[in-house]
Amino acid sequence: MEYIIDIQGIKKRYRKRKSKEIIEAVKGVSFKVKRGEVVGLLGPNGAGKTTTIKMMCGLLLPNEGTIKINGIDIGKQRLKALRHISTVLEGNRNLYWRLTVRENLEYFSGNRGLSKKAVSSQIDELLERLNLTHKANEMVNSLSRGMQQKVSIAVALLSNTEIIFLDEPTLGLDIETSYEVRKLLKDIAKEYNKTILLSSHDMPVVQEICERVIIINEGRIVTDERVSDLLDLFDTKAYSFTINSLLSNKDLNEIQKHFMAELETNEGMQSVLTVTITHSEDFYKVIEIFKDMNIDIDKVDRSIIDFEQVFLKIVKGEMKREVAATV
Ligand SMILES: Nc1ncnc2c1ncn2[C@@H]1O[C@H](COP(=O)(O)OP(=O)(O)OP(=O)(O)O)[C@@H](O)[C@H]1O
Repeated sequence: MEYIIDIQGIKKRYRKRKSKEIIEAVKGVSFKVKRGEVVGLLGPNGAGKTTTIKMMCGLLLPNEGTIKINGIDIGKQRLKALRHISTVLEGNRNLYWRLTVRENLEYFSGNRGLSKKAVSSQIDELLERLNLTHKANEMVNSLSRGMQQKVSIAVALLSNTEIIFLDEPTLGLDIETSYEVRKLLKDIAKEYNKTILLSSHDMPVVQEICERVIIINEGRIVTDERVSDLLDLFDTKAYSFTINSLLSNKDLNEIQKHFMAELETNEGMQSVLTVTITHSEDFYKVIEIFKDMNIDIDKVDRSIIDFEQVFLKIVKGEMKREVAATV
């Protein structure tokens, strides 16, 4: 099958300006995306999501690995590959702040070789669709963050590319606007049949918009699965973390201070630890705790708890009823 996005083993290192220390922000990421798929890149702060997106849209060169867009290698034919992509970066950096909404849309359409006349009705239609008609002649810098975000999305739609990358599309938006932008993205994905890849550390955003989610942690993919499967995973609320070291008793005790955790195996080069949590957000807290301890996670799996185990845990008082009820 021909994949519209094909990423193989990309790595990115940064050198810190002051200390000259080298940080490997992305440590060998590979995945493929089918045409029309809506994929979320999820992960805690500093996981490497933005760096990955920046490499995919040609703003940064990977130190290693290949990125193919529609079969075209970005490293070899950058401009040709980029013709298939629109990017909505966090902070709406792709807009001209001193131009009006309409001027921005006209400018970016012109940039893509379309005449003003040809796009004018398209622009009207989009402004209407995004509920921005009344703001068409206002300068972008006078708009709210949410409206600016919608203008950025309109620019991406006007450029008529098959792929749209969105970096943190709802960051900093109030609840109502965040809801509106989420709904808009969901409708767009369906109506315009776009391939969408969005980064976020907001679980509900990914859950609502995406079919598939890739979770990145410390520069590596730890989970890549369908959102429906992930929801089941959040339902069971137990995860099995495979880590690239042997877990000391001290570290285990530290984790057990925060969560119910059981060491499944602790031999060879890796340990497997099952952690039970009561809220989906706690998933990140577990990752953060590992990070603080400098423990490298190799993968995260859903841990199936059978009824007998649940029963025993309840009897021993290890598991709250709330958790048991959802298993
Ligand atoms: N230009 C840079 N120079 C040095 N280090 C950088 C640079 N950009 C990112 N980093 C570092 O690379 C790592 C990954 O950053 P990145 O912005 O890709 O993560 P992220 O998952 O998008 O995080 P967030 O959710 O906080 O935006 C972090 O440790 C970050 O400090």
